[in-house]
Amino acid sequence: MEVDRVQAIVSSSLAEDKIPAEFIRPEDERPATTTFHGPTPEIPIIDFSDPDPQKVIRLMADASTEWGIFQVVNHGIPSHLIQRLQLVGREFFDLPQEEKEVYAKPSGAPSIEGYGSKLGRDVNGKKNWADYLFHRIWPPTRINYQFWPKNPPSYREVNEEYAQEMRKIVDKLLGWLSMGLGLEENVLKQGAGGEEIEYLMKINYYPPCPRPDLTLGVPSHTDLSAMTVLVPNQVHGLQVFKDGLWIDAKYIPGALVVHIGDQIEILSNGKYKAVLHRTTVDRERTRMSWPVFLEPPAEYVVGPLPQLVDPQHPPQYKHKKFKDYSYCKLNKLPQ
Ligand SMILES: O=C(O)CCC(=O)C(=O)O
Ligand SMILES: [Fe+2]
Repeated sequence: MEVDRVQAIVSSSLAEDKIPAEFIRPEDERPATTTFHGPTPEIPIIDFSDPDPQKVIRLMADASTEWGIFQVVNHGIPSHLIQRLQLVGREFFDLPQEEKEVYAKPSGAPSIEGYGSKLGRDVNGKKNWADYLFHRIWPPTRINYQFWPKNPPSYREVNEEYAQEMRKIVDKLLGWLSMGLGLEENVLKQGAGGEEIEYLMKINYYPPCPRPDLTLGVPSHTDLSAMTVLVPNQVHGLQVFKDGLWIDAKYIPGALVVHIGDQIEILSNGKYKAVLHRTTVDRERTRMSWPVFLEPPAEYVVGPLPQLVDPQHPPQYKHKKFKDYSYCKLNKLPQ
């Protein structure tokens, strides 16, 4: 096998309390030394069943300004659909290794779709304690079904259903976030690509780790996307950076975790903040998460919305094609 999947490393050769050196983070990144334990404010929780839409809009805008992340409860996506999504994802990762490799991300391909273990080594050359599967789920013209597992057989149907639910909730979220900026409902969605917005499903698979104090599932980052809508399993691990501290996100069964990504930060001219976050792993249990990244099409130009720019509020960001922004970010070049 060309690449060592973390799942395969774990199931073969790990001693009781040892992990390979390439997973060991420097001291200043380790969860054991950097996680804040103590009373901290909690990530805002937004209740979509609240009868007062103006209040919901204000709470979402405040959360996006102060945190760049919030959790949504009573969002209307049927819980049995979320459970089925999680089941088919787990079933895929439970397949024999060679069956998963059929979907491996082609090496050297510019595309990010497929089964893989790392998007690229980061600056200090450390590996993530995670494997993943990545594929588009919307729009239909952009879907590459070769990256959708054929096994379990219901994988496709469940993901197609989930894509439809995502479209509804994303329209609602973007509409209200737009109104929270004092703009018409459709402005933010248009700014991020309108009907061309691409929905990318990622499944993160974080196997149990004998030394969760030394490593990270995903190191600290903001999402490249406009917005990310995620459901985790019950194993906690998401942390967000707030006022100089790394704090744990609370697991709320059935909630959607909404991350503001770079493109909304840019469109809002910095009013909404892309959240800095990372994930830790667990000693005994497998953590999984299902983020859906909402991305503008490659050629789409994103920049501060003209309605939010005036002499008192000069543009904080350049206008850029999404593909150029991604290229700079992934290659750690200045924007
Ligand atoms: O697993 C999580 O909760 C977050 C994963 C994440 O940040 C990512 O895949 O971009
Ligand atoms: Fe992320």
